[in-house]
Amino acid sequence: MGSPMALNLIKAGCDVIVWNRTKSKCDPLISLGAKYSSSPEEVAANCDVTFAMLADPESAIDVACGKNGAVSGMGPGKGYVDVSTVDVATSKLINEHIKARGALFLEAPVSGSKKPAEDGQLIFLTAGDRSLYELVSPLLDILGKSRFYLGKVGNGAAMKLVVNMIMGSMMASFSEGILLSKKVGLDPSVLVEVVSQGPISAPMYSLKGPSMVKSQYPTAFPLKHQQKDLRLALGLAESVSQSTPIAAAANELYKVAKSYGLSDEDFSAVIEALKAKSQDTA
Ligand SMILES: NC(=O)C1=CN([C@@H]2O[C@H](COP(=O)(O)OP(=O)(O)OC[C@H]3O[C@@H](n4cnc5c(N)ncnc54)[C@H](OP(=O)(O)O)[C@@H]3O)[C@@H](O)[C@H]2O)C=CC1
Ligand SMILES: O=CC(=O)O
Repeated sequence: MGSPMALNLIKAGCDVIVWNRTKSKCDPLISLGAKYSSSPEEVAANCDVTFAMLADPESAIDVACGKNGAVSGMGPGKGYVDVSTVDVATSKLINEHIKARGALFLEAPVSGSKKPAEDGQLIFLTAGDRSLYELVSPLLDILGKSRFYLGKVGNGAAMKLVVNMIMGSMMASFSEGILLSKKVGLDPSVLVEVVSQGPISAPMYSLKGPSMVKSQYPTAFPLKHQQKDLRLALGLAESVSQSTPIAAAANELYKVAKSYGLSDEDFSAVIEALKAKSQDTA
């Protein structure tokens, strides 16, 4: 996600400095005009605004607050925009560290996948310093098609987790439908078509259904990240004693899929967990 977002900033004429743990992944961006810094600290020291797109809470904290982390390069007049999908506590922790340096913080997780990132069609779910939100809005408009400002730090993370909790459950349910249709002798491709034309249609079903029927899962949103988001959403629900039995059941399926080595496949590969289950009990 970070690569296509950085690429869109470069294409729009922004002065971009990049860092990634695996440096080779920066090479295409460098060849297109980005500069490279050797640590998150150096990026933050050299930029007015630093965007972070990390895998999970652990990496988001490490890259911001760890040794040679971005926090060390922050100071008054600078801003840190974390677009990773993390939990509320992580976002608040990073905010505190950034604030301690006299800089501004905005959490801005994105809804949308690899293709929307490439096409500059992401949806930003932002919260935190309003002045930083105003400052980076022109950049968010390069990267996305819409942006929401949701108030205090944590609200953006919470909104993103609720959205992805719904998405994970929808995909698990769709998977059950595909397999059930096949088992009762229907053509699952026709099911996908019927769903796409009716009241439960969703771009996600139309996009991923045809390849799921063929047992193909080209990665847009890695399954391990969907499971991470369900796990974090369940923690969020727990924190306010909200019952989420559907999401809890879906989370179990993604865990099974991970145990089958499908972590880096697209999250639609969750269907394989159900197939394996059917075979086990056959
Ligand atoms: N893919 C999607 O469709 C969407 C993803 N998201 C969210 O965006 C974030 C990124 O997703 P995506 O790009 O797909 O994930 P990837 O797994 O492709 O990329 C993860 C990034 O995090 C870095 N990273 C992981 N662990 C560490 C660590 N310990 N220290 C430093 N860097 C680390 C990786 O570096 P390295 O290259 O060295 O491994 C890589 O740059 C996730 O939070 C995800 O939930 C949100 C919306 C859509
Ligand atoms: O977080 C994933 C997405 O597709 O949005």
